[in-house]
Amino acid sequence: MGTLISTKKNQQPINPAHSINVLENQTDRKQQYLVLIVEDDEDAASLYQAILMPHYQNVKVARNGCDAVSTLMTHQGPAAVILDYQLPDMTGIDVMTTCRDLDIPTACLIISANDLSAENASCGEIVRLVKPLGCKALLDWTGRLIEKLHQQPSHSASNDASPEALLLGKSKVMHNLRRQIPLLALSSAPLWLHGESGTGKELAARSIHYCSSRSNGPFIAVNCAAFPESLIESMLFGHIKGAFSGATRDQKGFFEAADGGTLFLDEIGDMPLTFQAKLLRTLQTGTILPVGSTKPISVDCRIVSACHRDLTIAVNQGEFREDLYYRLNVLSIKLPPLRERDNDVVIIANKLLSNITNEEHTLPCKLTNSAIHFLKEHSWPGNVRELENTLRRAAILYQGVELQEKHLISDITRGAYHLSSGPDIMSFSTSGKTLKEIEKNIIETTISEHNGCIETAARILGVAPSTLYRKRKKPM
Ligand SMILES: Nc1ncnc2c1ncn2[C@@H]1O[C@H](COP(=O)(O)OP(=O)(O)OP(=O)(O)O)[C@@H](O)[C@H]1O
Repeated sequence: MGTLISTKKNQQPINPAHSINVLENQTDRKQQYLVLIVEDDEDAASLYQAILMPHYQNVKVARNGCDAVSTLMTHQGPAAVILDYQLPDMTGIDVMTTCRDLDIPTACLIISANDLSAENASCGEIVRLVKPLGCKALLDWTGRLIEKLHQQPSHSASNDASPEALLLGKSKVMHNLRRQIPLLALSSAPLWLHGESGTGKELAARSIHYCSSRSNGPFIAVNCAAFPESLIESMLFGHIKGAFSGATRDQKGFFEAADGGTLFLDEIGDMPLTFQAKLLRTLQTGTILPVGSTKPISVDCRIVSACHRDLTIAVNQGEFREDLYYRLNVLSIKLPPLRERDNDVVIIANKLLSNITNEEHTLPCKLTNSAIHFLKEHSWPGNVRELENTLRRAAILYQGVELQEKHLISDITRGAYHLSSGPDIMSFSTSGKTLKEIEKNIIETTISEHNGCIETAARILGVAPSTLYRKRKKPM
């Protein structure tokens, strides 16, 4: 038995044998994280793999962006990702942004021989390095990414996925919603979640999954708006080797990855019409057809879908198939907007604030009366997500112990009052322009009016940030 050493007064005594175990466990855990090399140059990829394999237990290679995203989605755990900037089907930044939009826990590094300091890589790091990387540089950078992953608090967060633990709030509507969740979990029929952006649709989907008999299977959330039209079929159904240039091996899609579990299709209203017919067929037959294949594969996953806008409008405008809408909408629940949930905003804010100060390692802080007054008065058009972002921003920038109203006011919370003034579309001429050009102009004007902040622009235009990323990428 190891000696017990007491270091400081009031501290728990430390057992050295135990602390060695903890250290060993941490080292083991670090070695087990997925390290994904995304590189289309075969020689460079093999070299990196050979260097990393003696140090990490799970090293994989993806040869293009589509492969990389599928690998990360199906892995379902934290991953250190080393990306080449220029990939055959997209850029490293596209992969990084997609991972962020899909909430895949990653630490990313993009390597480029060119100076890309002007690129916006808010969710990772871009370094200027000459390829192929040497042994020391590769190990150092990978070590840094792994350390970053290890510091991310979400991986050590509690596993309690009960409706009570996930969906906070004491209002009657939330109480009713939590009561319905175990009942909805008894069925495998398609479930439709509707409600404004940020009301907790994905959280509700997760909670239903964990209450169901599928809870030991995977829960896969896919943001349909995050993929270009040309990739969505292969991302969802997978593809076979040689199906298109860059398809160097068979690749499973999200349907197969979710087999035995739940597939959450978010922002389904953004799914291209051409693909909607194929999705309808899958719902009717329970099979998928990977791109390039003629052999249908049976899949067993519960489909939960959601969209922040009213899909009946899209159906009336011919943008969404009516038959698919009814197939997806067998069961449905509505997530109410935060402003209709009595005093929940304060209850949720207190809980979120304590999580945020833990995650950000800032001083524990509490809400003053002026802050509570602001929380109750604000209309929260971005719902709980806006509340969470507002509190995180305040906790990081303020670093004090008492949050007041002034700390909560920002471009985003102010955005609600700006709605009526919105982007000044009359300041540019629309004559002779196509609808697409006018839309692009509105998007770019709103983004530049808000100092390049895509989240704020998305909030003001009433769409998800991923929709703006996608629309900006689309050629005219
Ligand atoms: N009742 C709640 N209690 C605690 N946190 C919540 C609640 N509802 C939502 N959240 C948090 O708010 C954020 C947004 O939730 P979620 O992604 O589930 O919303 P959504 O409706 O799916 O949004 P979108 O339509 O934009 O995809 C998440 O961080 C989630 O954890």
